[in-house]
Amino acid sequence: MAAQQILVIDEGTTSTRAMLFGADGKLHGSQQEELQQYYPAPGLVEHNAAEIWDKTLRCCKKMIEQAGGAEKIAAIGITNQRETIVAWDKRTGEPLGKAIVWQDRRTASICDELKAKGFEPMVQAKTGLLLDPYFSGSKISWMLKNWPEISTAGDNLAFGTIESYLIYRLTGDHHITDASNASRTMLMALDGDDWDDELLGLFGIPKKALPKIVDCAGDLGRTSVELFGTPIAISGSAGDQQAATIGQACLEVGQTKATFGTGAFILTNSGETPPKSENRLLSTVLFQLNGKRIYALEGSVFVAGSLMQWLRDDIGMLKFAGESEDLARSVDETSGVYLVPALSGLGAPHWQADAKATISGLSFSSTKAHIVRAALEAMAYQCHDLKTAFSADGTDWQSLRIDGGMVANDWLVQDLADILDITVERPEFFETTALGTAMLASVGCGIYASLEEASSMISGLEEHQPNIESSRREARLAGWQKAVQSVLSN
Ligand SMILES: Nc1ncnc2c1ncn2[C@@H]1O[C@H](COP(=O)(O)OP(=O)(O)O)[C@@H](O)[C@H]1O
Ligand SMILES: O=P(O)(O)OC[C@H](O)CO
Repeated sequence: MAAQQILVIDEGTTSTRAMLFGADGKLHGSQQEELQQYYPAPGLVEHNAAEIWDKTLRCCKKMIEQAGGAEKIAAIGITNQRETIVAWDKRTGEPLGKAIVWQDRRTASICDELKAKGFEPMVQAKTGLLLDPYFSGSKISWMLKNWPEISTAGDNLAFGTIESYLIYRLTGDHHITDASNASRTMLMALDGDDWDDELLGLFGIPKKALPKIVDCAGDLGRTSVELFGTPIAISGSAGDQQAATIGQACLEVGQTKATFGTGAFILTNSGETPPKSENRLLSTVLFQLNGKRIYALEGSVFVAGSLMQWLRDDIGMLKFAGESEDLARSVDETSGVYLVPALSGLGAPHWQADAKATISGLSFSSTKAHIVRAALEAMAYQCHDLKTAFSADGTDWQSLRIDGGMVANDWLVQDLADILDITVERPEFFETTALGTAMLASVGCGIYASLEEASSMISGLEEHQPNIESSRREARLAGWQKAVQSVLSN
């Protein structure tokens, strides 16, 4: 069993983690380092890819030491914050400029211009995405126009999402990206094996700077010998939301998961045909194995746990994120206070890059507890808006499997069940993103023959049932709709 350990690199928006799993899905160890967030101006969010690499390497080395050496690791799986884009020099692997993070809104004007010229229907039909600064294409375009170290790099220039960068650094020369991550760039058609020439032309991006698109599991390269002594096979790779969908065993059409990390992302397995949304949801690659793709319908909410971090670090209302639970319980209701967390615009289903957050319904009797409770309530409301959009697209959630750092908050979990009016299922082991990646890597290195077999790695679920009067639910939702409408420009 020892030689069958899987090392997972989970590169979230806020932290780098390396985790060691047994082939039975048991967690053997975990190492985590926080990532510095750079906010150079309103709406701009950057990361330092060199810091990401250094911290990843350090966390991996600690886990490999704990495992008893690189020869005890059967394979590495990588999962990552998606859309965030980095440019680097192919000769050294050193980043060129900062990475532009998925939350960054600097390319809103590029997207607006393309929308005004009527390109959105073509982009949506090909990629399943909407013309929003969230995706990588406009970020690459902006980097090429504004950062001379990138525009002058010529044949040495490489672009990639974070997993692509880490694979390049780990192997020293493999410039690849898996299809789930590629589907978030806006540069690949959902049914295309390669980058789409029309989309590359639209954003002015040279194909030679982009990685090769590959499967999410299989032979994805080996680590350079100088890193860990013995080379380790890399055999799994997927965007973090896709990995969580796998780790929640949503392997059948219609099964749905919601992850509450920095943002909240809800994905429903749509099977072998890309879903077509009429309600501003996204169509995306869930995974690709042996060249065959499985797709998902996605609702992306930009602000979830980051709201707790903002209340803690910038507003000083919380000492730690978990304190929000005690504060929410300390009052019976918000007394009419609503918080619309449009701190980096609004994602699905509204897609308004310039929307601004509001706190409404305040009076002298409002306290910190009301505001914090309103912040937590906003999670269930945002999810409810997506439930309505999914339903209008023909996908009714029978139940919802939840995960991510925020679901440690029991009050939030019950509020989700109450507002969504369905059974909410929380796994005993919350780290489903890492677990799904371990499942992919296990399949990729041959420990299991399929994801269905690998789902024996998954632990049990705990169910939460709705427990609220429907009149109260309706009244709360009506108040939310008013609050949300007030931040929308039309
Ligand atoms: N008990 C809690 N209540 C509310 N939010 C929490 C709680 N614990 C953690 N969080 C939030 O969860 C987020 C971390 O979740 P995680 O899944 O690790 O994020 P990511 O993968 O995006 O970096 C943080 O934004 C944090 O504020
Ligand atoms: O950092 P997370 O886990 O909230 O994930 C970020 C998403 O991948 C962005 O699309």
